[in-house]
Amino acid sequence: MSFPSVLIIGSGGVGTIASYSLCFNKKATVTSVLRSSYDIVTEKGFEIDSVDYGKVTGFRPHNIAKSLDDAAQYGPFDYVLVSTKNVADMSPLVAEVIAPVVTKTAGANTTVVLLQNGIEIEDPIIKAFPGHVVLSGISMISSILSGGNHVEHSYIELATIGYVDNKITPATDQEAIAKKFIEIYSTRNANGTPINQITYNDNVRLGRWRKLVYNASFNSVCAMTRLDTTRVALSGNREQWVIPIMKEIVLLAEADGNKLPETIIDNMVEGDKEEEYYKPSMLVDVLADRPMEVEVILGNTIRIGENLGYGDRIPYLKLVYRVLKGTQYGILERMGGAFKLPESRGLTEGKSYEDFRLTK
Ligand SMILES: CC(C)(CO)C(=O)C(=O)O
Repeated sequence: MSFPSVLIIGSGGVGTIASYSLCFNKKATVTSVLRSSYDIVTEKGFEIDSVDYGKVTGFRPHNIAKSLDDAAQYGPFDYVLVSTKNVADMSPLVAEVIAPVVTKTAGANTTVVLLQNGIEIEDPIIKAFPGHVVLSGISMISSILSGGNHVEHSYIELATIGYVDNKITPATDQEAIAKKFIEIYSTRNANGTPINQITYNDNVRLGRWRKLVYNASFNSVCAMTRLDTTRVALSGNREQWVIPIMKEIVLLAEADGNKLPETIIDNMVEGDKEEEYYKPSMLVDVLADRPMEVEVILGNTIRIGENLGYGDRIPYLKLVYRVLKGTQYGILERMGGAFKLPESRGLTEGKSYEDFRLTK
């Protein structure tokens, strides 16, 4: 019997647990693309310390590929799951990265599963791959990869997945594909008790707004202050910054036709207290001088707000976006390859960073 084949692009903490879950119940053949960790994982496998699965040593997905070109030998893939960071102001974009492995075969097109942060991240994929089903996954897992093969998974793998209508495939087929994927992804122990919590979401956009309540606020304020969420609270910034940003997200979500429950802010703040000294991904990135998901978490949100005529009702969001966008420009410039500023400062007069972009 042949199992659905899944390619995982992005084997950080989130992608590695996803690959472990997909292998766990033996319902899928999993290929992971591992770039820098290829050698160590080939030799030793992953060491995983997981709230869901306990201590695991020597885990390797069915196939390990060094690059997407290398992965192609294990295709065609029924699903390409993308769990990379989504940095939309840096090249290559997600659609460009996955293009070689999103294929059409007789009667079966690769389904793209985005397990990433942000809002309106599906549109570029739907445009780039007409007729392919695009699933959108909102994950609340906390899982961090270090040392190339060690994964510290401290908050359960909890995700909701649904489709974003590609306007070509019949809706019932898109829904069926989403449910099939949830079935192969969901894990159960020997007694049949569920381990991870992967559920169907019939309103992905509402789910994305819900998650933005956390990501746009805590991630941003932690990145700006370079403090974990507990220290943000201790410094008064949870009351002064995080909660006002959360309120702006709730306002935009409602204006967008996706009203969030009244309790959402209290729930997010309370939920965060369960995690001690928690560092959201944007903080981890900025501390490592790596690009952050500024555009998909803040930029897209603000653009939605502007389009709804709410531009002047979201001052906190706009301020954190400006600060973090500035930080991001600096990070991208230091990385090299994205911007080249002229030797003479005089030549920068009246220009913006974007005028000196080398690649898009
Ligand atoms: C939910 C959370 C906080 C952890 O996965 C996250 O999305 C992030 O850190 O970006």
